[in-house]
Amino acid sequence: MPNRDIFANISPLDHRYARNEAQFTELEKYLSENATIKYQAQVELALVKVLAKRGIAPAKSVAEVEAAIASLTTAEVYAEESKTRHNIRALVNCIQAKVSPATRPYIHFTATSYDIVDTANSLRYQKATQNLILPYLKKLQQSWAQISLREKDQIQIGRTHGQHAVPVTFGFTMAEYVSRLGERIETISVQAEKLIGKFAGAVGAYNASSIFFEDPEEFEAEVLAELGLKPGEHSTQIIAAEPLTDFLHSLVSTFSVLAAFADDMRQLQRSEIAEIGEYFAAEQVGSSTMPHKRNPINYENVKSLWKAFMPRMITVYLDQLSEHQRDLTNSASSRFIPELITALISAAARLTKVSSRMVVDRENLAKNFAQNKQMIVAEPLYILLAAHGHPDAHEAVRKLTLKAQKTDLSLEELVEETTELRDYWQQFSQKQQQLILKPEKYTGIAAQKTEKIVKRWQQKFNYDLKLEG
Ligand SMILES: O=C(O)C[C@H](Nc1ncnc2c1ncn2[C@@H]1O[C@H](COP(=O)(O)O)[C@@H](O)[C@H]1O)C(=O)O
Repeated sequence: MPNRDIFANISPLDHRYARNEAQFTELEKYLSENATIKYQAQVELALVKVLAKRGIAPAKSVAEVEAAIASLTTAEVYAEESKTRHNIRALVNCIQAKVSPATRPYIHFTATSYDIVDTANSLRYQKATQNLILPYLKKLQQSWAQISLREKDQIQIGRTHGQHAVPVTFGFTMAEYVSRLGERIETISVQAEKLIGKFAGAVGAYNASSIFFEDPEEFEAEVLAELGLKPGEHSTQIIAAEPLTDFLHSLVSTFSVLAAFADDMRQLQRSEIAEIGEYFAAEQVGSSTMPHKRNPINYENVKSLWKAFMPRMITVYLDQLSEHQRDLTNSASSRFIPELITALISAAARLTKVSSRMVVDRENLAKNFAQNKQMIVAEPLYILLAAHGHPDAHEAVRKLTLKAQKTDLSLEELVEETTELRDYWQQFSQKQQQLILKPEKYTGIAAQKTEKIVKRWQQKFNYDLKLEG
């Protein structure tokens, strides 16, 4: 909308979080109130098309309704709603006012409001998925896959319980998120396809449509087919809530993957760890009072947005309950779904940007790894001792690590000076000894697994990756 003062909006999504990407203007096509009305009007048009096809409505009615909805504005519908106090009746009145008397009776013919509302919502959420949600998420996955591949051999200490465990590679750390996001992308795609429509009337029993049609279910299927949708097995005045619940769950759990990633990266950016960093522009300010600060603001933003929108899932579950053939208590609550979608897209776009400029600090990765380098070999040492017949290998190595912590000696040096263990050590193959002497080799198949995961998703989603990273 030209000259719109976006700062007059109330939602921070409008003026702050879904504003800077050129593509964000696309969100309006599916998620704005204008889109709501446009999609509802499309459903009314689909109905007239089928009525005309069946010879019930005059042939000219299709062109008339097409022209009517092309000129329809949200403002008109809202002005009418201020009289009717019923939003769908307002929409119907506005369309009827723009068509000939011969066409008028066929607008909303046999329909109830939620034949229109639910069907329109399923349709626009499907389109938003295909045209926005999936492309944004795939772009994010691509940026993670690129880092993953580049860093597949970069040693990193693995951490469990916040403590140094055994080594991985940074690429492997990133591959976790490539994989988790990829799986969620596929789930979203499946759930979006399962969104359904309805044309079953005020209580779902086709009461009105069965007056005119021998085959009201066939009639419903035809109207929905005009829109590329299918009906559910049973509806009341509203469609069964579960397909939408599952779809929204797929979005919210994807948001959780983004938040988990953001949180992980934020921890890796801690001053004491400092293995990665957000790119900092030359003029960017970290803190208003501490000039040296380089804060992980983008990762924090994503976690913060997730905190605001993840709990919206509770509302979705509450909307699964509707009295008898329906009550209206899911109406206002479900109007906020576009915000959830917008927030997810905003978080994905932000993470794509920061990920593509992620600073990986190899020195600190190596330094942190070296801190406990000697302890890291406790696991392979005990396993190798056990494999060579030591009766109590875990306890022997545990004691050795306590000793190592008190002295400056490495585990390997301590093995050398413990007669009983030295005998076992001599039975180790050279390759096995190397594992203990060079803990950086103790990364299992982290690098191969990283490559395998990245390549699989790259092929599936068909995006480019620079192989040399
Ligand atoms: O086809 C029908 O309309 C059947 C009718 N039920 C209704 N179905 C759909 N919408 C209805 C219904 N009733 C009200 N309204 C109108 O919904 C609007 C609710 O506004 P909001 O709470 O802001 O979401 C607000 O505009 C309401 O007027 C019934 O009696 O079963």
